[in-house]
Amino acid sequence: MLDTTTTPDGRTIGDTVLDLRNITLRFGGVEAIKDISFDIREGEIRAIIGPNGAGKSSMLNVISGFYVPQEGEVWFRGAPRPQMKPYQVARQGIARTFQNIALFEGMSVLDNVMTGRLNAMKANIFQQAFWWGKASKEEEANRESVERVIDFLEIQHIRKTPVGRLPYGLKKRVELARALAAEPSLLLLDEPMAGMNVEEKEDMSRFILDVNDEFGTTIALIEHDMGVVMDLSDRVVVMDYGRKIGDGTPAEVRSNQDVIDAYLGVSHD
Ligand SMILES: Nc1ncnc2c1ncn2[C@@H]1O[C@H](COP(=O)(O)OP(=O)(O)OP(=O)(O)O)[C@@H](O)[C@H]1O
Repeated sequence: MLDTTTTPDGRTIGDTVLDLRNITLRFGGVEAIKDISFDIREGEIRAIIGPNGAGKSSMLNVISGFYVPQEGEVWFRGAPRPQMKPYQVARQGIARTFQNIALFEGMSVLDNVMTGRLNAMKANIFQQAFWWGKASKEEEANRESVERVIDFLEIQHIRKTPVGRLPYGLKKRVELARALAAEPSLLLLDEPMAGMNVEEKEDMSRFILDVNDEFGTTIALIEHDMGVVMDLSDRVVVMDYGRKIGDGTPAEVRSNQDVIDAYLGVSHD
């Protein structure tokens, strides 16, 4: 059933893309995620917040297939997702960035962004080696997609620069570019603004909003900066000690007493 809402700024949020149902994830004796359920809907920007160690990165890793929960189900576009390897999840149109930048420092910006296309390539190694039919057409499509992203994120001027020489904020933008090159329908961002100064945060916020707006990409992000979270997100999930303690619009979450207590360090039993 189509269930759409329009946000105050005129964007449309539609059907459920991803539905996490009663997810529990354990590492030995540690329960990193305890029976958590929430959904992510088409076209929205969904934040996952919570104090350190709350289980946010673990949750993103469940969504991207890096971790397999002991209990619960991940539903993707209306069907339960069988256990999958991360590359299979990526092929379904889910891309991610990492908390600590994971780029090839010695390679140029362009080459790094090209690696985001690897999953989209269908020609086999033999065809690629001899530059036959499918491989050359694919290469053209890859170039086009990569150039579009490079233009969009305004990194043309550094396309030949080795990533290792870039300042931190630009590296984060290149990481976003690499994820976007895969043309994901769902983009997962693990602390996209961590370590950034105010200006860099403003730039990154603008790019995230533009990606969502222009490409219609659904975005789930983990972020510690509350100002950023409240400005960017349509809905926010709040985690604390592996549990979900809040879920709703930024205004709802801000006035939720459990959330206020968690951020003030009041203990829960
Ligand atoms: N690979 C792992 N092995 C063992 N324990 C882990 C592993 N990954 C996470 N944990 C534990 O699971 C819990 C949740 O960690 P997680 O990194 O998901 O939290 P987080 O909310 O992302 O924290 P932060 O904001 O500090 O990044 C913590 O107690 C952590 O020590």
